Amino acid sequence: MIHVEHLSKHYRVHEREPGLLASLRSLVSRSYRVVKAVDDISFHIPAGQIVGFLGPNGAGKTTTMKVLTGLLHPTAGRVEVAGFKPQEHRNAFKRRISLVMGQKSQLIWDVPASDSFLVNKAIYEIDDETYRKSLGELAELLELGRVLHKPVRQLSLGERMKCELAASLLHRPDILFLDEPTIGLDVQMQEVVRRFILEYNRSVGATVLLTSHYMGDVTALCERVMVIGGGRLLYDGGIAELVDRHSPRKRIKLQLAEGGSAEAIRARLAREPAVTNVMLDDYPVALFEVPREQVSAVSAKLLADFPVLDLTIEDPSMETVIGQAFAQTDGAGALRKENRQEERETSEVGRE
Ligand SMILES: Nc1ncnc2c1ncn2[C@@H]1O[C@H](COP(=O)(O)OP(=O)(O)OP(=O)(O)O)[C@@H](O)[C@H]1O
Repeated sequence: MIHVEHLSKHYRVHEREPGLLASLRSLVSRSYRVVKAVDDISFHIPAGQIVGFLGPNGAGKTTTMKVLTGLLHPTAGRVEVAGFKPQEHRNAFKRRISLVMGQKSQLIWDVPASDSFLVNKAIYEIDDETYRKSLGELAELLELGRVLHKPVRQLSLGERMKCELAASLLHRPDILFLDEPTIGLDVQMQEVVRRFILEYNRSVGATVLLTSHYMGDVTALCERVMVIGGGRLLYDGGIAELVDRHSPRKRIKLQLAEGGSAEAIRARLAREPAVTNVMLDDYPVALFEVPREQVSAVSAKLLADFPVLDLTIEDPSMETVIGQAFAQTDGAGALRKENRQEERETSEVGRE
């Protein structure tokens, strides 16, 4: 459904020293720097898959999405989405896709969202029957109700985000690019938006590429993640494999019965060479890390030696895993791809 081969997008940025003299000098001689926002990435996303697109600020996620939706021309490489070249801006292509940016609003501020919906109805040439049906379904799924008829400026962030989603999906696109769709929302509203994305994915069979800084979004929605850093694709594969590869240790939490002492458990843990990062600040809760393969052996020994009320074994947070993925990547941004497909010749299609 989405095919990207050796995509690069470089920006040419005008550079100028501070000060009046430098301003005057820049009128006659300008110097430029090239920013490699996206630097030779390749991936394929089959129809119906939800893929998380992760990376730190400035990694190149939004730039990639803009190229995939035709807002930017690639500098180099080949991009095909639903059989279309996005940069050709075909109407048939626009009807298949939607780009939702959590940080940008497409709704008109002073009028109700329902009025903005009518604008989209006209832009996408949605017939009355389809519009009524689509709006009815989206309003029900997102519990829009009276929210639709209030001026957008009076809506809470969560209410506005729900209206943004509805406005973007009225034309029933089957390829969604969601750039931080839950940004700034409270935990409950994040959950509503996640449920909605899953529901839409299932009912329409939609393909979804999603960026988010909230790992809850990624773990709830995506079986596959792509990690990008410095414009390079660093990882493409399953979440579980990412965790295995970049975080080979598990965290064990022991709730001990009252009566013992922190020193006793500290001394006992010190006899286990595999145990690291021991924390006893909240004793009788003891926290420590163990290599994955030794979790059951170490747990069994501790259960035999101490009166344990509860034992939990946790994977590290996704934030920790992603942080480690970056730390373990060589400076050139080595491509670590689980499902790398055969590379093909690419042609230069870009223009700056
Ligand atoms: N129009 C532009 N002109 C010059 N440089 C740009 C432009 N847009 C983006 N960049 C640069 O390209 C790089 C990638 O930016 P991009 O917005 O794609 O990152 P991102 O991964 O989406 O980051 P974030 O998580 O902060 O949204 C950054 O270094 C950014 O400063």
